[in-house]
Amino acid sequence: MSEVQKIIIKKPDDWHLHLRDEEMLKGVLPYSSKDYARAIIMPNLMPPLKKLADIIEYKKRLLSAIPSNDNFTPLMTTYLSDDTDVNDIIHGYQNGVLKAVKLYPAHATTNSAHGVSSINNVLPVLEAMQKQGIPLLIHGEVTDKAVDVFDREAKFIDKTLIPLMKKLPELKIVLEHATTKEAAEFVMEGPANLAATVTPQHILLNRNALFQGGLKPHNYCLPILKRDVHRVKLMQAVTSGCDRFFLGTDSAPHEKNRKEAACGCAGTFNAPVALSVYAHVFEQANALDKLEAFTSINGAKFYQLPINQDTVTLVKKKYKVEEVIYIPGVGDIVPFLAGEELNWSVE
Ligand SMILES: NC(=O)N[C@@H](CC(=O)O)C(=O)O
Ligand SMILES: [Zn+2]
Ligand SMILES: [Zn+2]
Repeated sequence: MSEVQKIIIKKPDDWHLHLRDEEMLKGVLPYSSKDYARAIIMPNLMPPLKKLADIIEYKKRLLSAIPSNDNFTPLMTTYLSDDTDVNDIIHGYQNGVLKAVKLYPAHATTNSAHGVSSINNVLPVLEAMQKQGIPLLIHGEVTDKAVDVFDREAKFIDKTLIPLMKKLPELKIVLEHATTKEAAEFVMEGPANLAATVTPQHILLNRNALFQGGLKPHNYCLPILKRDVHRVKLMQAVTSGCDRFFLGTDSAPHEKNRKEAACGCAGTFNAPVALSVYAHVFEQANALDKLEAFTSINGAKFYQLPINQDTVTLVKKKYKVEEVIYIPGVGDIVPFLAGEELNWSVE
């Protein structure tokens, strides 16, 4: 069989994206609006987006940062905390402003200090969400310092997710940025109301990439990269035909100096390369025929949104990733796979 040189797919959506605010937002948003029709926007700003009024204002700033030739719809989320007002959420969902609610266990990741300290504190909110059909998006890692950082996702499934699903079996849940075989298997075998997003880095790399030839801060994100067995299992899951896995880049820009530091930030700015990387790994897995479902169909179905009519064309044409991207008012950002050659280009 001759090698595929070109694929045309329905325009993808990014179901997990950090766009930040102000100058950073203006600098990074065009990398997403170029390749994606819609994105679920994460609410972990400083301070976090908890009030409907603030989310409406933030959405306006997002809309005004979209280049005039791009068609891009930000889908807004709110940051769940111990003091969340359930009426605000229901109101926001019913009038179409909110698409989902994000749960960060307190201190699990970047800007999560105001997250939920115990699921029990938010159970009434989650019950109301179950009733309304509002999706709960989860950063699924336990925060117990005694738990090895590589085990925190698997532990979260046992200690928090399974009990939660027993209490609220109808709650729509997305396990964000799944990174382990435990997560892949749990979602694959799970019910129709449980899904997962998968990032490009977690299906391209294993944890060796953190240490290859020296410490590599630009491959540091949370949940942290895992052993290769996990990457392989995730790859099998996303190409298995299970329609509850979908694209979520978790593109999370941080300024270069804050990554290359004694205490470096977690997060990978992968928006400029994500589609190319997904195409590459699906090709490696002989599963290019499954790419479109993952990038452009499964997520829309889960969120009960229409499938995009526009298309994007991916061509097998090598290009070199920029070493650094300068963002006025912010400084340099090092994109994921900076300086490396990729095989697929977005036309
Ligand atoms: N993934 C990351 O490593 N970082 C994200 C937060 C998150 O998604 O957990 C960020 O906001 O920088
Ligand atoms: Zn996260
Ligand atoms: Zn994220």
